[in-house]
Amino acid sequence: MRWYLLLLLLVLTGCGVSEPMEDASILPVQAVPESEPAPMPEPEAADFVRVQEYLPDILVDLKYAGAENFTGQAVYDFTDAYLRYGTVQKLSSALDILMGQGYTLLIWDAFRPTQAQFRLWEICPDPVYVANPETGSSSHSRGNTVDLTLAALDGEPVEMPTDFDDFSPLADRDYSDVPASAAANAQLLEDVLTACGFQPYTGEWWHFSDLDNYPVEESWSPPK
Ligand SMILES: C[C@@H](N)C(=O)N[C@H](C)C(=O)O
Ligand SMILES: [Zn+2]
Repeated sequence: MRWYLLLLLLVLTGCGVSEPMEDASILPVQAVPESEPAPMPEPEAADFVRVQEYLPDILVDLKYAGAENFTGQAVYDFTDAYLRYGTVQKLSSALDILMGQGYTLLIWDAFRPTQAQFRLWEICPDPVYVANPETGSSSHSRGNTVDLTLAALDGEPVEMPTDFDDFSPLADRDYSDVPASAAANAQLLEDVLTACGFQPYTGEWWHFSDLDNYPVEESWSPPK
C-alpha cells in the first residue's frame, strides 16, 4: 500500500512540477511613443537670422557675394541674406501683401559687414550712393537694412527705374523721370515697405531701413 500513499503525496504537492520561473531580463516589448523634436524658441527681435529660413518665398541674389557689382569683385564671402529677426518680421508682412498682388521680393543685399563697407567706399567715395564708414556706418551693418526689388512669382524681374547700384539721379525716389510702368512698380514697392515699418532712402529706390534701429554689428558675421 506504500505506492498508494506516495501517489497521494504527489497529487497533494502538485506532482513536483514547478511553474517556469520568469526571466527578469526579458521585458515585454512596449511601443515607444514617437517624440516630436522640441520646437525652436522664437528668436529675439535683435537676433540675426537667415532670411530664407523664415521667408522661404523670398528670393536672394546677393550682388556683393560675386563680381557682378560696381566694384567688379566679391566684397564678402557669404551668399545668404541675414537680418535682425524684428526686421524679417516686417519683411514678412510686406511679402504677404505683395504676394497677394502677384509679386515676390528679390534681395540684393542685407547685412553688410563694416569691412565690406570700407571696400565699397574705396571704389565709390560718394556719400549719396555709399555711406562713408570713416564718419559713420552704413545701416546695412546694423542688420536692419535691405536692398531689394520686386520680382514676379516665377522669379522674372519686374521693370524698375534703374538697375541695382545705378548711381545716377534716375535711381532716386523722384520717379517722374522714368517710364510710367517702372515708376508705378517702384511706387508699389515703396508704399508696401513703408506701410510695413520701413524708411525708404531718397537716393536709391532699392534701399530700405527698418524704423527700429539696432547697433552696428562688429563681431558677428554670417556663416560661409
Ligand atoms: C551701395 C548701395 N547699395 C547702398 O546700400 N548705399 C547706401 C547709401 C549705403 O551704403 O548704406
Ligand atoms: Zn542699401
